[in-house]
Amino acid sequence: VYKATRPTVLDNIPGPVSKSFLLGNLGELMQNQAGATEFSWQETYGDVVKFKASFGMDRLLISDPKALQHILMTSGYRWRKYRERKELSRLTSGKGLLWADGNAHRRQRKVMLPGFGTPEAKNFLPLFFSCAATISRRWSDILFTSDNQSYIFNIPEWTSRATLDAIGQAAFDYDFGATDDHENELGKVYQNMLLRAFGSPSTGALVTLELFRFLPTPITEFINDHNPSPRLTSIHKVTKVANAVARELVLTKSNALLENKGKNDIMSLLVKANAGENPKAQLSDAELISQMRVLLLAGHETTANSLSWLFYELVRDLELQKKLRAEIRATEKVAAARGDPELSVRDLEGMPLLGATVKELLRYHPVAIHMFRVAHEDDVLPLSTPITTTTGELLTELPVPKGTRTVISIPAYNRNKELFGEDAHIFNPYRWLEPNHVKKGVSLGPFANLATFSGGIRSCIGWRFAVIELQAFIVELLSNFEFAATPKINKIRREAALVMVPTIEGELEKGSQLPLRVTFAPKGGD
Ligand code: HEM
Repeated sequence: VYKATRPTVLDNIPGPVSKSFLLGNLGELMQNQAGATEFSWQETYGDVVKFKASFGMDRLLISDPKALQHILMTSGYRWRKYRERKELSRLTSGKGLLWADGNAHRRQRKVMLPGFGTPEAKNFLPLFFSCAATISRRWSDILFTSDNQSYIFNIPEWTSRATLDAIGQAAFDYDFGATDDHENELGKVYQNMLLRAFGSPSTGALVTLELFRFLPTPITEFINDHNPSPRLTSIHKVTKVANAVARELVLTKSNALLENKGKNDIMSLLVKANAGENPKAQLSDAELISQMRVLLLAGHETTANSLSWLFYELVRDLELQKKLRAEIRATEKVAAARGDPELSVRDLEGMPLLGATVKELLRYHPVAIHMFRVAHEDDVLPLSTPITTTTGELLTELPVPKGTRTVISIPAYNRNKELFGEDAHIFNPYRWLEPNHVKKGVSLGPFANLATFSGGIRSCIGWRFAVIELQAFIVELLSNFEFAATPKINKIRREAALVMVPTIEGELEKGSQLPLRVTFAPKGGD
């Protein structure tokens, strides 16, 4: 109560009026469609917005480029994840990289990094093409036996299966067989996992999460490990199945390394890097097991949902779909004339419209929505745009006391009009091809200076992997198929379930949905 009511420097920062003492403005932020509330706050109050969390506590929603650069990069380890949010990471992926902070994070990340360089990501291109080709084969079989060779596929179901297969093989040399319907138990429990556990959070769930910050960590862990609510039960099941498989895989990889038969999947590289570390810095077996769950969590639904959002845009802009296909086909022709059955990374890099579309996809539909950071020391946030306080004072930087809690809005940063142009709220890949449409701005994210993959010391370790994977799937599927909207396209909702998932208004219980009509793309000229 003292903390909530004492005067602070944040009192005069503009922001919306609290809706209730119990939830503040959290309902608007967390229960509305992903991004919707923050876009309207950004328009009204700017890139730093003070809002209320539960019990009258202040919180800052931040999308200001310089402030983000400071929190994520310059001052990275002085801004930590919230304790209760770390607890969600523990539940979904154990005490691995997504959970760790400070020195533990530094140590874990060092061992993980060798698996995620540019050459490693590029080496996976043939594997991604092969996973995409499995969808093509399955879809072709279905289309051949369908009326007019046309069928409505629920796109996220397929992108989720194919990206699960891709991460399984690339990260662990493990075959989920999800696209081919040979699903094993691990594959099944990971489908729609985030939506089941975190989709449409109730008011009770949001308040409970806020209350967890006041409890000692062992107590929250105990409660969550024994709570029989359906949402938590589904997570407990994933944990049990995933830990069993991960334990076996770590053992297999360690034995293979001893026999000098190590492979090139990420987990083998991780086990190898770990063996080469000095014993104090080495990851324990439990930590190695957690990293596998981290990769499954961070590397699967992120890419799957990004891909689904791309097809959502391509059926709303058929001209773009056509132009992209033409670019892909022309490049495939050149590769075939060279005698290459498949495109290389260089071919992908030589396709300007594909590159621009992937950038725009990741700008406009950043599937990770928020990051939560609390100041571990008093700090001063630099600002790109000064704040005019409610008392009329102009602040060019914002002093924040230790304990200040911020919510970083990835969608709001990615719609910054100063950086991305006045049309930032429109999906327009061509902005990336026009000189001076996108401004340089302060350096932030590793890809196209977007916030989509975060930035700095905790930036997404798998971003290269994700970009190449997205390109491979787009090339394969667009080259072979045409996509068209169905009447449900106008009811698609950007559901916030830790990641942004397409669902249909009023049909949340059916899980992730984006039904699109698929036909064979005509061969030859476009
Ligand atoms: C479009 C796809 C992806 C997006 C948008 C994305 C986004 C992000 C974001 C925003 C973070 C920071 C989270 C935070 O600090 O709270 C992150 C971290 C991470 N990502 Fe990704 N990611 C994607 C794909 C991948 C892939 C394919 C992998 C692995 C193969 C991966 C592995 C990780 C890991 C291990 C972390 C934790 C890094 C750390 O804390 O040091 N991600 N990702």
